[in-house]
Amino acid sequence: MIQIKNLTKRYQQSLIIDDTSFNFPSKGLICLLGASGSGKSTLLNMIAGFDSHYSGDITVWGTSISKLNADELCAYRRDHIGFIFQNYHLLSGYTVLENILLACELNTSSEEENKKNAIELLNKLGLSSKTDEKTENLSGGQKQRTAIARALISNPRIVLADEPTGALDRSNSNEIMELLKEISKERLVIVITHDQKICTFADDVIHLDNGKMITKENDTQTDFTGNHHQLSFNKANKVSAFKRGLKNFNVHLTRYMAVSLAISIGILAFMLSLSSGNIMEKSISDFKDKNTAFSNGYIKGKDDGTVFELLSSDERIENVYYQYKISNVTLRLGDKTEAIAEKYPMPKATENMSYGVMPKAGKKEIALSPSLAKKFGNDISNLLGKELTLNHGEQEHILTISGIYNAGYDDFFVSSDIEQELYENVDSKDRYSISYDVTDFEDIVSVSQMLADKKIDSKTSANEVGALQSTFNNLSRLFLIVSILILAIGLFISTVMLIKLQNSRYKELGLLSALGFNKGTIGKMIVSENLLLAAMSAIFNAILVSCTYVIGRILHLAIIITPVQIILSILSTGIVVIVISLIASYKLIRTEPAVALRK
Ligand SMILES: Nc1ncnc2c1ncn2[C@@H]1O[C@H](COP(=O)(O)OP(=O)(O)OP(=O)(O)O)[C@@H](O)[C@H]1O
Repeated sequence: MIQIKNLTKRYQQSLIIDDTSFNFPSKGLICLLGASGSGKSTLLNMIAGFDSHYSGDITVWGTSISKLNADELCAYRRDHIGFIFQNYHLLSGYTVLENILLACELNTSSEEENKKNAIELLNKLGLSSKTDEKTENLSGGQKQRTAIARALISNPRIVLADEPTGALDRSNSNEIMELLKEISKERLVIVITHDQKICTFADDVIHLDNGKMITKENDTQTDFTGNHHQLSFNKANKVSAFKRGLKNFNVHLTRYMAVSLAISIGILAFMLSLSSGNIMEKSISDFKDKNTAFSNGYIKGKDDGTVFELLSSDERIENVYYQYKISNVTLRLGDKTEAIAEKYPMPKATENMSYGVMPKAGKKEIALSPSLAKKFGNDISNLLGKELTLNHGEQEHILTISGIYNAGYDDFFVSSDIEQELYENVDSKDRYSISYDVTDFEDIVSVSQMLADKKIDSKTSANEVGALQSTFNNLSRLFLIVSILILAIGLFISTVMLIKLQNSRYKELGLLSALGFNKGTIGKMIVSENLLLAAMSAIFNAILVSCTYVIGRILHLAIIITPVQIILSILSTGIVVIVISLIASYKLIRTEPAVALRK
């Protein structure tokens, strides 16, 4: 029934099968004997339709399988071939029954019918008590019987066994061979072996020697009739690749969970590093609240207009005005009045506050030095928030005391808009100093540097701001490096774990292919698993982000996680996992079944 004509197979320059011809009968047990590397598995793979790259022809019931396409070859294996492997190739994590049912998933019989047939077969093979046992818990002999049951469940006309007793002891080997002998009464069974003793079970022994198939006439007791069959294919049952992917995902759940966690933690760490930008913003705003004059600059000295012009034309600077010495200022709080004969402009940003804050523009505020404050009350901290009346010439301003600053002499600051009003009536028009504000916090240091470069001495909080910025920048760089490292380690571990997991699945892929699953279905199954992994990782990430958020709130940590960051974190976890898993499974999906079986 199988006719091999002038078959030649080469791997690169090596000639493995050398223009050999042979007719296999329709029934009987044929042993294929030969030295290691003589080409036995190669021949079996060609008969099974795993490998079509050869010259010559293999005809099965009058149909040349050499001319079938990949999908037809899958159908050929599904409907006519039962495969038995030396190392059983049972899927661990699956029960005995599930392993057997895998082989009839593609046939059109109902699930009930397949189950009934599988249980009958298991009874016949003495495995009825192991039906629901996970295959990893079986003995070698039981595993091979399960593999035989799987090969027989679709009632194939040809059974191909690649060293089925290679991993068994003598007594188990004999039992298995008796079983194969029994089933060969109704079909052709080709068994690869190195073991001469196994050949005693055979109806015919083929020696593969120097690429030729040689048989001794004496060995031939087989029936060469039965060529009346036609090679036809049944309609395949449509299997749900997603369902199969889901089942596999469940089986490999622990490893998939570890991968998901590694990636989620890596991305969470990375996201937290980005959120350190938020921590910085919060600290800067705290600094600004405490140092309300942080953006002010003060340049003492007469100016011919050059410095004023320079400051006014700089986009980073606003609120530039000349300051003057003023005289005859009186301050009144309740029944106490204090007269200040002369008041000189002073730098604001470099003053340290004892209580409260410096006056803000537009707020009608005043800050006093401690010695001046004491003149209005012994407990100077109590003065904060109280209203004080300032008179200067015709002007009267009612101001709120916003703070007390650490100067050793009688002095005060008022909100800059009030200050400018005070200069409207000054007698002397001698410019004493210039006051300006830097619009953006980030520019304070660079503006000071620019003025220093031009030899203009400016009193600002640039030193404090610079120190703060450099601490933040260093911290943020450190955060970023640590987070990138955590992310890289997470991605590396996950990629290695995924590649290892996928590498361990070549045999599974070869097995599915031997059972007739085509490449498209296998590919979809693996992609489904990858999508499930991505979904699981995204869920883990969402849980981790939420926990971090809640813990941050409970412990009042300065972690600021925005909704956009949460969405980005979850999305990027999903995308990263899809990309990594597709890379990890790329080779697996593209591997030819014959190559997958050899791995
Ligand atoms: N995909 C491949 N690419 C290159 N060479 C290959 C490939 N597959 C098999 N070979 C080579 O073909 C030769 C025959 O291999 P094959 O596995 O068929 O031998 P075998 O008789 O089954 O050996 P063993 O009894 O040790 O399993 C070996 O030399 C092997 O290295």
